[in-house]
Amino acid sequence: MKDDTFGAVRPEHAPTDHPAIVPEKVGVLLANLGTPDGYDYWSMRRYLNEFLSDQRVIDYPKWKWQPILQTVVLGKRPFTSGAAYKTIWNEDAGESPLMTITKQQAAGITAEMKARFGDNVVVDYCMRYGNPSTESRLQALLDQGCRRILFFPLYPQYAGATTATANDQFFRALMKQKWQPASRTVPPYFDRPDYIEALAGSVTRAYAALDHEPDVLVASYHGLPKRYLTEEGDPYHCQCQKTTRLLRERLGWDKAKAITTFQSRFGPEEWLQPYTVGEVARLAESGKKRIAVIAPAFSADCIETLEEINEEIRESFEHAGGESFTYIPCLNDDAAHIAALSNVIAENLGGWVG
Ligand SMILES: C=CC1=C(C)c2cc3[nH]c(cc4nc(cc5[nH]c(cc1n2)c(C)c5CCC(=O)O)C(CCC(=O)O)=C4C)c(C)c3C=C
Ligand SMILES: [Fe+2]
Ligand SMILES: [Fe+2]
Repeated sequence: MKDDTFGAVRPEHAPTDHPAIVPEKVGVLLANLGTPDGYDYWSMRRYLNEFLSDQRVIDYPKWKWQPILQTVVLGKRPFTSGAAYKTIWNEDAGESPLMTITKQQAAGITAEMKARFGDNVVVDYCMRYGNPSTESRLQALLDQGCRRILFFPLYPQYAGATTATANDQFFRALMKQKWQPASRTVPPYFDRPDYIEALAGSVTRAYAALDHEPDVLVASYHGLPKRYLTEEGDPYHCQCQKTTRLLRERLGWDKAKAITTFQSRFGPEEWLQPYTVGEVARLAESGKKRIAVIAPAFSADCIETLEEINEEIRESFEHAGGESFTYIPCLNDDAAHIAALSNVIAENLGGWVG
């Protein structure tokens, strides 16, 4: 008998050139977008290059886009984005908030899976771009004997630029395996009552801490080129609208009290409208002087929420005469969020666990 770290066993009579047998487990691989290893020029450039070379994200033909990306975009953006990351960096841990929060979520979900299913389910996390790579964490799960793997892109609303490209990367990693595990991917969860309930809880808590209730809740989602919706059938826009509607209905509010907007426009094309940055200024000019902003498309706080919403978009509102701007943090490792994500996982493990 031979034992290794994960309990791999080769019985005495088994041929030594056969694969060792590890007790079978089920793996859950959480996936988020990815983040740079540092905010210096080269870390930023490596990360942005991988991200912005993905044709699921920017779908221009390579011959047209790559020369622009490698010169104009990557000549400048690593500096400007690096400066923005510096303002939010978790210096103690030496990593970005997205990484810190993803680790906390993985720890919370691990504890929840252990409580529900014992030691049979192994939870890990990976990133679509940068580290830890999807391929390396898939390999780690396989090494621990996971012969069934549930891949979970942590995006409530489906978009080709997020969910699909995360899945693509998982499938590419599977393509390299001789002995593939049985695999499933998790569908979007934008309309699940437990996710909506977790969002509603975070709004209620934030409002309870204020002296005056905000006039409007702005639900700001990451944007996409409008063409992805109107010409290519991406369902993201509709799923975002539905999340806001369900949240508003759960809170018992009328239509004017919660609106949907889109942020983070990139490049010259038209993106999904209305743009958050302009909409908050319009709200202030029309007398809505107190607003709160929530970002339901982000499962974890990141550069787009902590810097773009809480700094740039706040500034646009205040510059237009707004008086009170409340940023409501993402669900992160909030207990209701961990419970909702664990429910999603448990449902998608149906038939794989007792
Ligand atoms: C250029 C096109 C981009 C598309 C399309 C896009 C879609 C998209 N992105 C997220 C979630 C995140 N994006 C994040 C950062 C980020 N996004 C883009 C560009 C596009 N995103 C860039 C260039 C960057 C890097 C920062 C910058 O230079 O501005 C992040 C944060 C990562 C972090 O480290 O904090 C997230 C999360 C969604 C949900 C989405 C479409 C639905
Ligand atoms: Fe993005
Ligand atoms: Fe729509």
